[in-house]
Amino acid sequence: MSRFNAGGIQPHACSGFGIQESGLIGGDMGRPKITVVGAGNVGGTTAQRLAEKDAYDVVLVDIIEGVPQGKALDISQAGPVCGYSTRVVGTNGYDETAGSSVAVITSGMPRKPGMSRDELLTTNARIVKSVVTELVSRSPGIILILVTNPLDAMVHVALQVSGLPKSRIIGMAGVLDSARMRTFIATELKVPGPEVEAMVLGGHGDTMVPLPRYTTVKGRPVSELLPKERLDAIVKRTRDGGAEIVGLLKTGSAFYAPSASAVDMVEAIHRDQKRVLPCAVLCDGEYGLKNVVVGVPVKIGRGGAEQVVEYELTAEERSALSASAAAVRELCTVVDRLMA
Ligand SMILES: NC(=O)c1ccc[n+]([C@@H]2O[C@H](COP(=O)([O-])OP(=O)(O)OC[C@H]3O[C@@H](n4cnc5c(N)ncnc54)[C@H](O)[C@@H]3O)[C@@H](O)[C@H]2O)c1
Ligand SMILES: O=C(O)C[C@H](O)C(=O)O
Repeated sequence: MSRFNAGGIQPHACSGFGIQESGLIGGDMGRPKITVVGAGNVGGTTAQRLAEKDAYDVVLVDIIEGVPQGKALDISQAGPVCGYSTRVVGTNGYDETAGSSVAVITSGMPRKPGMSRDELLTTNARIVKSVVTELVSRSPGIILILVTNPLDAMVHVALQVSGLPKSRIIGMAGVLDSARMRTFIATELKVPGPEVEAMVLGGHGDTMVPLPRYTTVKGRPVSELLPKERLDAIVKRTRDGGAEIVGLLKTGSAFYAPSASAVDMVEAIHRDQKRVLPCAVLCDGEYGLKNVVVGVPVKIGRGGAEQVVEYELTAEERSALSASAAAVRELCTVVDRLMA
């Protein structure tokens, strides 16, 4: 399991995040109810991984008739073999989602080879807007984990339409991007992936900001273990990590690591782990960024995004993060016009 505890590096400041307890409401068996919207590659796999935890009730929603129902039944029927008794419900509506503590939103188009994530903006903004409205009307205490791309702009849409506090709207991207960087380093150094800590900040796009300075193997800075040109190549491969998989798959995009990352965030919330994970949240002055959604280190617990944790950044790192935030801001201006 990933543990972004900064490998012994102390954050120099934390800012409060206006936590409001979500209540973490129980489902029918007294287990927390987690809704997954979108029963495609990421959503279906997320529902499966959640079911395997044997700790939640899972509701899987999609607009295609039969698909969420069929996948829910299939996942349920794996239970006796795998040793879980999770109740999994598939539906084309939202009534079953009432009382959800967390929803993972994966509904929307994936990109095709040659496309950027930003090209999904118009279609996916409409989908996310309607999904968030349906969810929040039935589960006012909900915490939303956004997965749909373009990720940071979709978090912005959810903030605009939901009326929820910013602590309860969190984008999944940094855990995935960091997991990719960890994997590349582990492969290069022939060490187990879980022994590598990494931190990737910024928007989930071409401007993302992998931070080699905060990347360690069993506490040792990776810069002591790899020559600069190898590290530069890994940083580039991390930035292009999503496109690499889109190019290989030909149809659709990554879903095993994305679903694992989303479930890691659900677990951090439900187990009140207070782990520091890179997540896309609305910044309010942290890192000098005001009123923009971008990937930053966030303490995740029962209250959702409980605190943005400020690591010391060099001038170069800070300027890369600002540039990434500026790119997100530009996209959000477009989406605001679309939704006006
Ligand atoms: N944030 C990340 O790091 C990350 C990682 C992987 C994928 N993604 C994004 O997640 C999204 C889903 O990817 P996927 O591979 O699962 O795609 P997919 O095509 O396999 O599944 C998407 C599902 O959404 C459903 N859907 C569409 N409109 C809906 C609506 N209004 N209500 C409910 N369901 C609806 C579709 O019917 C489909 O089943 C894409 O936008 C992709 O780019 C993001
Ligand atoms: O690359 C994509 O389009 C999907 C996702 O954002 C990813 O990084 O795998």
